[in-house]
Amino acid sequence: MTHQTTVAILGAGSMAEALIGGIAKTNGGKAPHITVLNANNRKRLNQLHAAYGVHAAQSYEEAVKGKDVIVLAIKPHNVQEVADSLVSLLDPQKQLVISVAAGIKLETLESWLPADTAVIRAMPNTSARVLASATTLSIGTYATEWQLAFAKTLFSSIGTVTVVDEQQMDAATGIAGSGPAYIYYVAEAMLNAAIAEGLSPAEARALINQTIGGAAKQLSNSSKSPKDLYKEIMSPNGTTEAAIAHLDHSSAQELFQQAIHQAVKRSAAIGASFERDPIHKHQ
Ligand SMILES: NC(=O)C1=CN([C@@H]2O[C@H](COP(=O)(O)OP(=O)(O)OC[C@H]3O[C@@H](n4cnc5c(N)ncnc54)[C@H](O)[C@@H]3O)[C@@H](O)[C@H]2O)C=CC1
Ligand SMILES: O=C(O)[C@@H]1CCC=N1
Repeated sequence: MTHQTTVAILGAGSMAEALIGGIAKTNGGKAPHITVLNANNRKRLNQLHAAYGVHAAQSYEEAVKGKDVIVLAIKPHNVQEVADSLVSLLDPQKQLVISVAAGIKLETLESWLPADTAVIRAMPNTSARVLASATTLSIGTYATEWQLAFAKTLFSSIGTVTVVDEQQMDAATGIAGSGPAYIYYVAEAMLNAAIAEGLSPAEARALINQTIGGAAKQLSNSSKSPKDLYKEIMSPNGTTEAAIAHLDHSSAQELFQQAIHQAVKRSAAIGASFERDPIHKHQ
């Protein structure tokens, strides 16, 4: 394509805003080549228009017509109704559909869309907003290598991209799609603890942000394992050892692993609940 690739985002929620915010950041703060459509919430679209210069569409037709890429950023249970609305509008020869919906399988999406539609499944996370998403991609039956390369370029502009077999998407969702929430959850516990121990909320927040940011940098920059890194902080009979001993005594690691397994299982269950219905396939 010689023109700037045009993108329609269907759904204007948290993930859409993280994507738009990230893409806008790479383009001087604005993303006028992105068109956004949302269900029944004009105010939300107006906010996104004011913040990022996106075009707010009024209809599926306006949103989708002539766009190179259509991103489905709606909840999994809304994907089929949106796909149904797209059937008469999509040009499978020209347009690529990228779904960020958790769980929904490529085969299912392909069965809901016109025959031979190029589909790519993506699992970004909300750190896209600060150009730090860890996105995984899986390629559908009809998407070309060129379209995959395009998707890689798009998501690389807002963080890292890993292409995986679709079977790994549930795991990637539990680890990276949901992942930022686990860190915020730990941050919340640290914040509550800090305030209970007498720090002001502002002091606590500043210390916690820097501590988590610093630890993330160490993880990225060091070849040491997470265990080696926390062992370095534990002086014998010191403060860290007291804290980690308490976490170990409460099986916190196992609890965390079980929690992530719940997320992975949920992604698989969402996928299974929308498994392809052959009768529904569009010709
Ligand atoms: N929030 C996150 O961190 C991540 C979310 N995802 C996936 O992204 C998708 C969206 O998630 P969120 O943004 O969190 O949800 P959200 O609820 O914040 O946003 C969904 C948006 O879709 C709109 N919508 C609903 N039906 C519609 C329709 N028929 N046409 C147009 N717009 C419609 C809603 O009004 C809402 O603004 C989900 O499928 C989720 O699995 C993937 C990775 C991370
Ligand atoms: O919680 C969810 O279902 C979505 C998918 C990954 C992150 N948020």
